[in-house]
Amino acid sequence: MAVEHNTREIEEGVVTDLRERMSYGSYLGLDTLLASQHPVSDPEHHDELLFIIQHQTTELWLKLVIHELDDARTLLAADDLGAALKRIARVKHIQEVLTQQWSVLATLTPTEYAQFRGSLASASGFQSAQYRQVEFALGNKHEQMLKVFEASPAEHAALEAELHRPSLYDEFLRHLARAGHAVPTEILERDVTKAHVYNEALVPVLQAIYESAGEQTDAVHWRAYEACEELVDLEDNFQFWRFRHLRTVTRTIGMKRGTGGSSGVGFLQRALELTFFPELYAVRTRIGA
Ligand code: HEM
Ligand SMILES: N[C@@H](CC(=O)c1ccccc1NC=O)C(=O)O
Repeated sequence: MAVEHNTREIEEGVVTDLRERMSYGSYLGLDTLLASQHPVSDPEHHDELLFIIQHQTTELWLKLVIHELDDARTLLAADDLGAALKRIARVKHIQEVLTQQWSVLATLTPTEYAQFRGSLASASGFQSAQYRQVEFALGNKHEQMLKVFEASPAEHAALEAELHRPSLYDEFLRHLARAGHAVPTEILERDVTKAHVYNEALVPVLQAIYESAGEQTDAVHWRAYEACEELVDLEDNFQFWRFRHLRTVTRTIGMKRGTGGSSGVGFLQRALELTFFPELYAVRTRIGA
């Protein structure tokens, strides 16, 4: 039958009456999800749907990143490093998808984008609360960023709570201290509402973890070493995303100012100078030196 008609027969057991049962669409809330694309260009520009979906898929993945980073921090606070690393591994894969995804938006030419850019008015990715929450969770705290969210109380409250919460790095370093590593007290007691600033005294602590890793089979050290490398992957991946954003912006709007009011490319370029885990990079200069 299948070969003859090149059609697969639907098996008898397949559920087709879903009036009283949970279905794919109802479980996933697809009525809301798929009704949430509202192009504003008039007449509607063909490519605006791409622009909207690119952003919405990013926001969905960011929601999961936040969920995983929240739990990773809770697990670190409970000294369950192995489980925290599982969460971080998932975040790394999401970051890879998000970075790859830029190639879809890169099919939008500057001419096409210019045809509906005006309709976006002052809306900008700079106003993404979830993106800012991820930046905060990784330690790039910046209280003034909250101002952008004053018109949106729920987003503002979520970011304010995040501002006061220890970052992933804070929780990791606290965990290391509890595991017997000599993390400087000023780091453990730092004001977590501020961005983490490079601390020279932390480097030898990390160096000990890195240099002992090849020599001993102490499980705590191996896990700590693995965790350090996972954090470096996380930061690298974050920078790759920022870089792809910068390159996409450059090829799409050149040196135009951003709709959010910034200088555009120059402003995004300066984000590439930021670092979440500076000591994890500094330690590399010392190893074997
Ligand atoms: C053609 C596509 C895009 C262009 C031309 C563009 C342009 C810009 C510009 C110029 C800025 C600086 C702020 C401003 O003045 O507006 C910015 C910031 C930002 N954009 Fe985009 N963007 C694009 C796509 C995206 C996408 C798909 C996302 C994913 C959610 C995104 C997320 C962000 C974020 C999170 C910021 C803030 C970055 C930071 O604070 O360092 N952008 N974008
Ligand atoms: N800032 C962009 C506009 C933009 O990309 C955008 C507009 C509305 C919602 C999200 C956006 N994405 C990233 O900034 C621009 O200046 O063209």
